[in-house]
Amino acid sequence: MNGSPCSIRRRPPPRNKPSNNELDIKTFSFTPVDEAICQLNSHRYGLTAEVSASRLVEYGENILSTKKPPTRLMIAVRSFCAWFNILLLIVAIMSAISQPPDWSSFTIVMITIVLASCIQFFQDCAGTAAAIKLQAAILTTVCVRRFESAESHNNVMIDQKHLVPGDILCVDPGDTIPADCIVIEADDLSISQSSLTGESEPQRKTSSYQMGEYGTEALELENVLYMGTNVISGHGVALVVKTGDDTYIARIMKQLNQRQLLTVFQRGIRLVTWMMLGFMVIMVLVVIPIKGLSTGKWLVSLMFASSIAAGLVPEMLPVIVNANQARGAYALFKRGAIVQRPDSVQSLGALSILCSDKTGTLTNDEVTLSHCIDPLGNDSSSVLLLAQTNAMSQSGKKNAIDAATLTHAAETEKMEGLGTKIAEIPFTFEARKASCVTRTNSGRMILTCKGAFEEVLSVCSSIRIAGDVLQINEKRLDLVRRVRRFNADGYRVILVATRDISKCYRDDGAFNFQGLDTDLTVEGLLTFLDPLKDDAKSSVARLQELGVDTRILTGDNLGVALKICRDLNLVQQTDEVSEAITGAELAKLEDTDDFHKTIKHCKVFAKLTPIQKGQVIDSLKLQGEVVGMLGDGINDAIALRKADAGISVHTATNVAEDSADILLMDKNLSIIIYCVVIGRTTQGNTIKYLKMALASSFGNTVSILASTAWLPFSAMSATQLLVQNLLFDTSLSTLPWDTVDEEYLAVPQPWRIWDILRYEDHGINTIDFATFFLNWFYYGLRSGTDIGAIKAFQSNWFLQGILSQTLMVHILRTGKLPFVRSHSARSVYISTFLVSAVGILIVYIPPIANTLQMVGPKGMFDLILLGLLVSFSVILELCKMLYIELFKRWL
Ligand SMILES: Nc1ncnc2c1ncn2[C@@H]1O[C@H](COP(=O)(O)OP(=O)(O)OP(=O)(O)O)[C@@H](O)[C@H]1O
Ligand SMILES: [Mg+2]
Repeated sequence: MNGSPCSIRRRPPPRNKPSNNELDIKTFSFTPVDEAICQLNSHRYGLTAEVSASRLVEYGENILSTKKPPTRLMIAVRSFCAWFNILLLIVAIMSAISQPPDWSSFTIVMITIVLASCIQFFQDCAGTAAAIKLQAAILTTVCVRRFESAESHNNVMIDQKHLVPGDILCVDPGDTIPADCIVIEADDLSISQSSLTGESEPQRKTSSYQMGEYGTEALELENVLYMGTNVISGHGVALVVKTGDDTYIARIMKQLNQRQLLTVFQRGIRLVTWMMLGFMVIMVLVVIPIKGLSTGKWLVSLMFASSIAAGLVPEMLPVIVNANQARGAYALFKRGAIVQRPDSVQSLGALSILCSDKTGTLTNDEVTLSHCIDPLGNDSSSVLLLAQTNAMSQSGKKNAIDAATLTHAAETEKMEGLGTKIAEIPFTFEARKASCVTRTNSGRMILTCKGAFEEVLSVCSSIRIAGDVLQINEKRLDLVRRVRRFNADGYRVILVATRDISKCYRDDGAFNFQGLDTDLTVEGLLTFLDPLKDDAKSSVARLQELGVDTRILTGDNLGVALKICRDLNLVQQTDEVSEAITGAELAKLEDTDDFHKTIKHCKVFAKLTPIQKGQVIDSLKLQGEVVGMLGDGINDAIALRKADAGISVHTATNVAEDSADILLMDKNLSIIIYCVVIGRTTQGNTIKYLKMALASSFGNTVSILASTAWLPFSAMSATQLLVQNLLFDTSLSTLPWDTVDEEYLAVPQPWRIWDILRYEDHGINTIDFATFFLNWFYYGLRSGTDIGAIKAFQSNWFLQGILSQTLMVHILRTGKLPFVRSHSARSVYISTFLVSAVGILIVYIPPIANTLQMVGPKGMFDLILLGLLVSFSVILELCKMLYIELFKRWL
């Protein structure tokens, strides 16, 4: 293509860069196809490789910036500008400008900011590196035409990132549309726009340009394909009009980013954060007037309150919650599961029902053709020939059944005698059949239909027995019985039928083949076998032990589905199974009270349409279940999207891969069990952290308020409190690596935010008050003017605070007896030991103690403290037992 391949010559020579940004998709939609191609300086046969390369430089890669990994600079800015940090920074500035300046507070607040930001930064960088690796692992290619000459073109596969405006794209079932396009050729093209609209019903797309009003809804434009939507059936050729951030979905995503839709988990985290900030605000509001009124120094009181507030800012909360998810995702990655949406790790932990497709997920995905017989049960090569004709004629990627039909070795050499393909009526998951029309050597036009037994039989009126065409009525029962027997043995049966349409065919180029697949003659049957995976039965049983129910959602017929379920021990071995239903029966129940009840009760759903698969997931979710969906087909995409955790395999169709939250690199089913266990561990560790952070924050608030009201001096200086909280947060930073009790892993763990918020105290303040009383009554530390007494009071509380909080970590992390019946991970032991040691050293090493206005404890305080800590553990343990008794669970 030198210059332009545009086929319209009358126009002025087109500019190399099409006026893409000036023209929106609607304008293209209202333009005749050839003109649209011309406006984009393209050709029906595509761009040349050189033009495509130069446009790539001009337009940039076809990636949404929302999906582009952020640069290190962006991560750094985000980590340092987190609003907790801004809050802390205000406190630091206030400390620095106060009279006299409180430099130790300032330094500690700054250390806190730097520490939290650095951890966040390194964590985000690691996450981004993983995301880049992941993007590289999932290379998505698309098929485009490459211009060769005005008479010919080549179809080549290119990386979808390299798509440019003007490219001519070929799409087939299972493809995700990679850019905004105008349809220029369509063959029964049906597109699901559910990723944009949530609407499950597929929309028919044609190449006829729109004559409608300019006000027509963008998504209703019949000749426009939007990035991110999926081809459900049929084939199409389209002109790429907008790529990357110019696309419709990019606009929607920007809006979505502005109004972030939060998951239940994110809402929970937000609630906990607000609650902790709430404690902080209450404390400030109470402390200022008390201090102000008692001392008369309002500015000093404000300073004091705000620096104490800094100690209560939950700055490590997002860091630890993210670290937890990242750890879960990394553990799964090492075992061959790629987490595409981090939150789904939490959903895995809560999973109570796993819905699964049959082929390729529970079975080996090695579909082989077993029988090819005529209606009497004799082997028949002519039936195979018809089936192969049909399979050959299906354009695009062949599905498992077509592939198995075509690779059936013995007959492939006979393929020549099949005649020429005239047309095809593509496979749809609703019709469950595919047809083609061929012109035989003798000039006859034969329509060959193959598909699910019931669906094809319903459009047959005759049957070929030993060469004679008979009315089907008498033979129908024999045929049905034969098929039932096959199904009961686990064979999937495909019926092959034909019709001679020579008489009704008109060779006028616009002849419509739709509706001709009726009044057919049964030619014979094909049976296919796809054995269960070796580990399917044990995996389903293990999931059951873990409290996750398995349900089968298949488009296949009930007989085969039941056989599989019996082999998996999902239903009884008897003939009558009440836990199975077909899509047709389910459709009748829609809008009745029994609809949801039936879905909850049934284990096997056969002959479901893609929309019904989604309905089952919706209904289960509505009934309080946390639902996972395991699937790999085009027909599973809606369900995958609707599920709390959509799981697919990396060999799946593009649309299934795109819709899934987790991609399995390995087809092994046991990985799902690992996913569930890791999900629960992540959930458990997140909840542990939130409980501890809340408990400590609540405990500190109550103790500070009480001491402010009671004592003539501060029970702990703001600087000391900051140091203590920094140490405590550091000790919690190893929690994502902690072990979780077996009992917790044994059952689904839904996200119960109110459980976390219900009871924060756990007897934590008892030890604080004991220390206060001890200081006041036993050591007589009461004077607000005696600096030595104040230092001693503060040091005692500081030491007790840090030791009791690190001890609390081990008691609250388990519902069982700590150290004896449940052990923390080694990293948690080490971190709490180190933090306690640092706490002790701070108080006992004079130079450090002096800097923080503390003195080493005297008067056997260390021994008394030991006694206090033992009693504190007993009280905490008793409170925990009482809580478990009342609410029947701990974490
Ligand atoms: N290429 C094809 N030609 C004709 N009929 C087909 C073809 N592929 C599938 N069918 C029919 O359509 C039915 C549903 O399709 P399919 O098996 O892909 O659904 P599914 O829900 O993905 O099933 P599974 O649970 O086995 O994965 C099949 O049972 C089969 O009868
Ligand atoms: Mg399938």
